[in-house]
Formats: sequence, C-alpha cells, structure tokens
Amino acid sequence: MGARKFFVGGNWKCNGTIKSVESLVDTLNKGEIPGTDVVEVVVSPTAVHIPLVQSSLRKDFAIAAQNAWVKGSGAYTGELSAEILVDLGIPWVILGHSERRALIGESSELIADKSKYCLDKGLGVILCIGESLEEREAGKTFEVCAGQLAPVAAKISDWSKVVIAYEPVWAIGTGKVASPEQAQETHAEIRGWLADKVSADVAASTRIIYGGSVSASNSDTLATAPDIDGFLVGGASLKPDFLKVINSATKA
Ligand SMILES: O=C(CO)COP(=O)(O)O
Repeated sequence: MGARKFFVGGNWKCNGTIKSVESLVDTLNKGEIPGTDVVEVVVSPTAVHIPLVQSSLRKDFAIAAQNAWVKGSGAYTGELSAEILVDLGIPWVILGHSERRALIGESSELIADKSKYCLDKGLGVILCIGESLEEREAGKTFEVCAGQLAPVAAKISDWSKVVIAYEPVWAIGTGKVASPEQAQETHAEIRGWLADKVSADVAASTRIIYGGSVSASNSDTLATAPDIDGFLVGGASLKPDFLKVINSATKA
C-alpha cells in the first residue's frame, strides 16, 4: 500500500459553463488537502474548458483529457491527439470510460491501441474497466475486467504511467455505490491478474482506483480497503464534496 500513492481523479464529463467552472476552480483552490506526498489529484474538464482550468487551477492538481485519438494529429475531425495534449502540457488522459464504450462503441482493442499510443507519447493513462449489471449478475465480473485488460497488456510493456479505474457500470451515476467488500474483491482480483499476466512488480505498484457513485459520505470507508488506491469521481467532483473525497486519502 505504502508504495502506491493515493490517486483521486475528478471526471467532469460533458458538464460546465464558464461560470460554473470558475466557481468550482475557486472552491478547489481554497480547499485544504493532504500534501502531494499523500495524494495525487487530477481533474478532467471538457476539452474546451481545459485552458481556463489550466490557467486558474492550483498547481498541485493536474489535468486530464477525457479522451484522445488512437493516432497522431491529422485528418480526424472532432478528435484530439496525444500530440496536441502533450503540446498543451496536459499530463493525463482518461481512456476506455464505459460511457465511451457504450455510447460511442469503443472496443477494448481500440482502447488498447489508444493506451499504447498515448503512453508512447508520454501521457499518463487512466484506463477504465468494469462490468455491467447483467454481467455482474451472471457472475462474470472478473472475466469482463480481465477481457478488457488483456488487449492492453498485449500491447504495452511499461505500466508506470497507467492507473486502472475499476468502474462497475451499474454504480456509475446511479447512487448505487459498490460496497467496500465488493470493490475490494474485484480490485484484489485485478491485482492478481496483473501479477499473473504481467509481473509481480507491476501488480504491486499499479494504482487501482474505484469509480461509481463515490461521494463525501462513502469515500472514507472505501479508502480503507487495502487494494483501493483512490477514486475516479463523477458527479461529486463537480461539488465542494470533491475536497472531502480527496481528504479520504488520509484513511488509506
Ligand atoms: O463515471 C464515473 C467517473 O468516471 C463515476 O461517475 P459518478 O461518480 O457520477 O457515479
């Protein structure tokens, strides 16, 4: 546990006005959090809000894009390349979010290719995986997670800039948070899979964070689970509650 610094990401998804972003940044800037030796914080505004956030956000928080294209800059209307993100000084990108898998139809293969491309260009990747309710009820949670990780493991060798976000689809935006036992069980299985398929070192050092209805009222308890190394927060990251979630790093 000690080797893995707690990681809290705020995924703002497709939300925000200039006014609400300014107000949220102001709230975050005034918040007290443990030092950067205890917690790493990343926020992910929409692409067009990134410059505003970059110029105004406290410097101990980093920024992540919510997506990147699978190739470099070029004739890809509507996309953002890793090169553009690197040029803007954005250190992280979220890839494979279940909303993009489900709504845009991104496959695990495409997400693996994107992960490889972005890592090669120097970005850190927050790689999202997780099962649907039907898959959980069919007892396929681990199978689904392993199936989403396998194409990535086949393509990358350096995991030092990968954070795995386990986000069960049934818990996202539903208020139905996984219990600490449910999340811990899957996190431990993912870590075991990494040990088996990649290496013991990668398993020991890779942060596996939980996402899905994380809030100020449940983050302290979730943080105590030994294999939960942080959170990817949606709805609560748009509110002052995000500061409370960040502070749960002290419970880990
Ligand atoms: O999808 C999520 C973060 O990426 C989680 O969203 P909620 O926290 O709103 O459930």
